[in-house]
Amino acid sequence: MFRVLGSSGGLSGNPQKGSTCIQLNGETLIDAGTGLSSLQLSEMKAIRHIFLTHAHMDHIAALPTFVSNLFDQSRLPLKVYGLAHSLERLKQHIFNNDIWPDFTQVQDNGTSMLELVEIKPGQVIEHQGMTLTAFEVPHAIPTIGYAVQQPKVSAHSHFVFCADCIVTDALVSKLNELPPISTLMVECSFPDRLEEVAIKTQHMTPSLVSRLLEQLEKPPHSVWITHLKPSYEEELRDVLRAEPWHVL
Ligand SMILES: Nc1ncnc2c1ncn2[C@@H]1O[C@@H]2COP(=O)(O)O[C@H]2[C@H]1O
Repeated sequence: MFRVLGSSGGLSGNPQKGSTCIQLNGETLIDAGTGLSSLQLSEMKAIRHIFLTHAHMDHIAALPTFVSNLFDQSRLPLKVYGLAHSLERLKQHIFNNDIWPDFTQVQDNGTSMLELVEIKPGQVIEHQGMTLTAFEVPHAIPTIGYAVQQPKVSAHSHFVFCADCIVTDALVSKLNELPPISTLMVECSFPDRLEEVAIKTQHMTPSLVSRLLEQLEKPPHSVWITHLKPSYEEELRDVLRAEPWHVL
């Protein structure tokens, strides 16, 4: 149903392990971290839609060079969807004709290479046979997760990606409002001994992930752990081995 192209919470030192990028179908990604570079060039050229969770660098790092890869294609613009905060930051700090060309500008051929499309928390988007529900998650900057249902693939497929987040009552309530989850992808950036840093930076530790899962009324069929910070990856994997979770 989906393909994880990148799951690291940073620069992992392993070319096979880029930062956050999830492929939903041949044309659609969630986030554009360095994991995007694991696609073949022909696969990249097929991508037309990217749904962003937030504007932190490990989730957008590959976007500028990826857009310029599409330069020789005068087809429809690449659509990048995200919160107003994320899109404004992209325009202001990246696609500003300084750090990188403003590919949202209409070119001589009357098309632009990049279209920024605002989505709001709670918005439900029907997209190529999938239903994506954007939901607010607590993080250091405005961030959304996505609940993705693909009834054509399976009536029971319900993939929920919580993005970068920390456990709060609001997040638990949001997840409990959703239909039963087949795969829950949740981050775990720091070990328990660094809970203070995790709270400060609004990220999860193994204990905080457990706290979240304990409060879910309908346990997900499977739990996938993502976004391990490279400096703590080995330590985290040792601890997470004891849990019935799939660690990316
Ligand atoms: N006070 C801090 N102490 C340690 N690391 C930090 C601090 N603030 C930000 N960071 C790091 O900066 C990163 C920015 O992206 P992330 O939120 O994924 O994860 C964050 C942390 O890894």
